[in-house]
Amino acid sequence: MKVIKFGGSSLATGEQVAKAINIIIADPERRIAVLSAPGKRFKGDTKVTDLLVKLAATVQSEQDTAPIRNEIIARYQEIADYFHITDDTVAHLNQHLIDLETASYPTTEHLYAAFMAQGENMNSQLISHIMNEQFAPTQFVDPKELGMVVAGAPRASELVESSYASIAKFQIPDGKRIVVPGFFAYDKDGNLATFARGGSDITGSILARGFHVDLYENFTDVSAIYAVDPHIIDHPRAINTLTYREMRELSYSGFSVFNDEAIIPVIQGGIRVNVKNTNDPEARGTFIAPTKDVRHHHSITGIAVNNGFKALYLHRYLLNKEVGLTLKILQILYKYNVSYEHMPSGIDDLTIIFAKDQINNSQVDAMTSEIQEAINPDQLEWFDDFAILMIVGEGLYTKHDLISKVLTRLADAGIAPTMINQGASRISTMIGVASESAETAVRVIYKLSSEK
Ligand SMILES: Nc1ncnc2c1ncn2[C@@H]1O[C@H](COP(=O)(O)OP(=O)(O)O)[C@@H](O)[C@H]1O
Ligand SMILES: N[C@@H](CC(=O)OP(=O)(O)O)C(=O)O
Repeated sequence: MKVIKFGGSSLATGEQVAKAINIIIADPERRIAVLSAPGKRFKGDTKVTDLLVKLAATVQSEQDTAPIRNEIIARYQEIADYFHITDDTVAHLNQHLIDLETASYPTTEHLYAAFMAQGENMNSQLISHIMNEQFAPTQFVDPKELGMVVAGAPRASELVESSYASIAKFQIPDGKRIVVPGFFAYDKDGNLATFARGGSDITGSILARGFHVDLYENFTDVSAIYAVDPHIIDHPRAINTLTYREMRELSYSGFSVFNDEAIIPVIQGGIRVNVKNTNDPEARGTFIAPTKDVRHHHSITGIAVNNGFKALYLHRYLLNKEVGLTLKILQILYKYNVSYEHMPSGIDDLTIIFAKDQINNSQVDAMTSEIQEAINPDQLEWFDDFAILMIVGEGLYTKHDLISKVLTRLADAGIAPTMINQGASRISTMIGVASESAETAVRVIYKLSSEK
């Protein structure tokens, strides 16, 4: 049995949905389909999930919701029209959104989560209806029926471990396929909560582990995972197979093609993932697999870049000698509810790297003055546009000269790294650079990685 997940790019129009349905029914092992919300139809288009964020904001500010709600419903109507659906399915979806507008929510975050979940929820209801009417016996299954319970922040929730046992108990009706909406589940009190953005991949992984499937097929709009984001380099080298931990490092660092949190359930379940293209389903795609199954042809498997960081640099002599200094800093972060990504340090220097979307200006101001007071550093400086390059490969730690070659090539390109972190993970090297040099740095390292 297989879990098959389609991303928003694969479900953006009726034509795309038809391709997805044909792929699902082409293989009797594809019994569990996980669907995203309709994504972008063309460059510059807006994903339904982003329209739902707008709708939630409009509800929250008590303004007229009809225009944005109509825009959302039009996306589903477009899909329904393609399949000549004339019944009241879309009208029900519209009414469902109207009902949500008058419901009450424990917090504003819960309100946002409840609306954002509807992209997947409504798409899965509509598509399972189309499949069942026109293609093959299919049943919509809500995450609640599977016993998927989540905890934590309403828009970045995590599955409660005991959910896996509930999923395993679910009986898929004989001769039927099930369609499960991705991206959301419910907390223990029954409130809707979503995973982090891009989280339909996570639902796919959870179900792959829960149902102990043989393969998790993840359909998207590229024919492979490439060694570099294809937005940066045209036609980069395709990766045949990569290991779970390589994928985790690369997706965390910018390979948006597979969500970084989605790797964890498949590692725990030992399930292989096959990333494939809805527009080119015959292409082999890329496998993500346990280390023992992967043969490496290149010492660098992939190079990712993420521009979304800011960094706080602190300098004070004898920083290393003071007991409890890091604790003081971390307590200040804790007080302002800020998480950090990395904290490389030297004898007199410390850099704390934050994801930009996890920290706002007022937190920066408040933390700066408290750190100033508590630590009294000789230098305190914020770098607002900080990029991190991640060079990843299982074979990296055997290549003793690689880092010196990388640094020489960067120097030749006039790029000075602001931070290097090698060793924490034996399979990756992290290099901090100013955002404006990040893409050039990727190109330079990719060229090096392609040389024999
Ligand atoms: N290394 C990479 N290999 C392939 N695609 C990548 C890579 N890095 C980033 N991407 C981007 O990921 C996109 C697919 O992810 P996403 O847009 O989330 O798809 P979906 O809508 O299927 O969830 C690709 O279109 C590509 O632009
Ligand atoms: N629709 C959600 C979840 C998701 O996974 O979407 P996609 O499959 O289009 O990346 C989002 O936009 O975040």
